[in-house]
Amino acid sequence: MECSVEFSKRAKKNDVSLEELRDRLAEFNKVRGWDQYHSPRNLLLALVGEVGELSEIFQWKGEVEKGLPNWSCDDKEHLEEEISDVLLYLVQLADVCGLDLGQAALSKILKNAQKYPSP
Ligand SMILES: Nc1ccn([C@H]2C[C@H](O)[C@@H](COP(=O)(O)OP(=O)(O)OP(=O)(O)O)O2)c(=O)n1
Repeated sequence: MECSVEFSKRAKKNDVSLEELRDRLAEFNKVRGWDQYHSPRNLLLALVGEVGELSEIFQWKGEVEKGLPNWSCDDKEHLEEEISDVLLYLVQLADVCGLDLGQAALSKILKNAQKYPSP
């Protein structure tokens, strides 16, 4: 089935940095006066809630093939939305905690490589 949105191509159009997401979210929240609600704890709870919504998409589907070849366009679009919600709350959580998420994640990959050396 052809989806109106071509998922794989759209993803390659341009690279989106974590910094850009952080800045756009900060602006989005500022104009709405939402900073007052975005404490670390509230953002963590929102993140966990969105992880639950993401899990629901896979719930009862059984094992899913990589690339989701048998999923409908609607299901893929729903997945895009929920997986984005998880990322957007994670980016905001890191921001209000004063962390550089990109650098922290890179450092963690290096630590993982030391802990689990390649055979
Ligand atoms: N106080 C808020 C409320 C929303 N959002 C942003 C982050 C998420 O990307 C999205 C979450 O919005 P909803 O709470 O409306 O959740 P859903 O989009 O999942 O809608 P629904 O739960 O109805 O499926 O909006 C935010 O940053 N801060």
